Amino acid sequence: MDNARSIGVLTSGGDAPGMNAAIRAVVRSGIHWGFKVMGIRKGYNGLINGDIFEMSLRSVSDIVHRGGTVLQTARCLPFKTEEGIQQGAAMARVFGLDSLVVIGGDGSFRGAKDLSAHGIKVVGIPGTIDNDIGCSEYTIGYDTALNTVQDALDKIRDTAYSHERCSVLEVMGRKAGYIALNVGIACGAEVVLLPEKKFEFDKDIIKPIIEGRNRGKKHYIVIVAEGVGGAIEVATEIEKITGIESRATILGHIQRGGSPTVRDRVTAGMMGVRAVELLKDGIGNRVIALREGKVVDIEINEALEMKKDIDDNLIELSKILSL
Ligand SMILES: Nc1ncnc2c1ncn2[C@@H]1O[C@H](COP(=O)(O)OP(=O)(O)O)[C@@H](O)[C@H]1O
Ligand SMILES: O=P(O)(O)OC[C@H]1O[C@](O)(COP(=O)(O)O)[C@@H](O)[C@@H]1O
Ligand SMILES: [Mg+2]
Repeated sequence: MDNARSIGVLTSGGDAPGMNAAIRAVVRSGIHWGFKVMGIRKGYNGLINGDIFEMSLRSVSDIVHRGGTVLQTARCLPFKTEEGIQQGAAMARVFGLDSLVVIGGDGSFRGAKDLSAHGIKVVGIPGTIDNDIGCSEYTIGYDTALNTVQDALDKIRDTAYSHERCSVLEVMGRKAGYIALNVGIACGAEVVLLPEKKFEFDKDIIKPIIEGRNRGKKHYIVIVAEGVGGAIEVATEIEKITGIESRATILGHIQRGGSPTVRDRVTAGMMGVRAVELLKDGIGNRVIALREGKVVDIEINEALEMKKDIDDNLIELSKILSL
């Protein structure tokens, strides 16, 4: 085994269900392999401030089923500067941390990469509800968020049906439309607006609604991804043009909370253990990813360069299924 004996673990960026399961996996596998595991509170803020404490096997009891992150999280602006990175690296040395597991999104991995230039072995674990990490087919939290949105939209459908309305739902995802598209398919949305695809209001929103009405539909669901935005304006415009009573809902932070699904817990477990195994073998500066359904690891610079596209076949499928 390499002489890296202390692992730091932190969560950064938006919280995501399953982050706790990932923390638990890092702590338990780390201790299993003989490491001292140090928890860092509130993302890179805690690293800079030295808000760091030793974690035990029991400190991660009773968290596998909880949403949020027991380590708490933050968006740490100073960490985007070289000065902030140097402060973080200096504090890591104070606590004897030569390796760090960062559970977060693409932004968090950029911070980790900068830290690696100061001799700290970093490993990233993808944790964000947005599923927007280019190197990985899947990010921890995405499945739970999908199920939360599905549940909310099923409820909205009940009232849209009863009033014969058009319901417009805005869902999270930052610049990515994965949540919007997949929930659109799962819940039978007539229209899904994605930031990845240009659309025309008349052709891509009004026409499918009117054609649907002519085929006998009595209520309609339109999903607007956060990266498109403007759900309230979209609803107002639909009502004005079609005369169909329309209501907008912006789902908000309910999408980030809740008990993680089986998929998120199991993925978090596998990724957390893989991260520690790498460090045990003296390997750092990697991002854990899911590719072709398997947990793999990728060099961090390469990982940050990778892009993934929204699946055009799924977009086509969503249109056919909502005929
Ligand atoms: N380019 C960057 N360089 C260094 N650190 C960064 C960079 N981008 C983001 N970070 C750090 O990671 C944190 C989380 O990033 P953010 O993009 O908000 O979330 P996520 O990691 O979930 O995508 C930021 O607040 C900052 O501390
Ligand atoms: O916590 P805030 O500032 O409301 O951030 C909202 C953003 O965070 C997310 O919920 C998660 O994004 P990250 O995982 O990149 O932090 C996005 O979907 C949304 O755009
Ligand atoms: Mg992100």
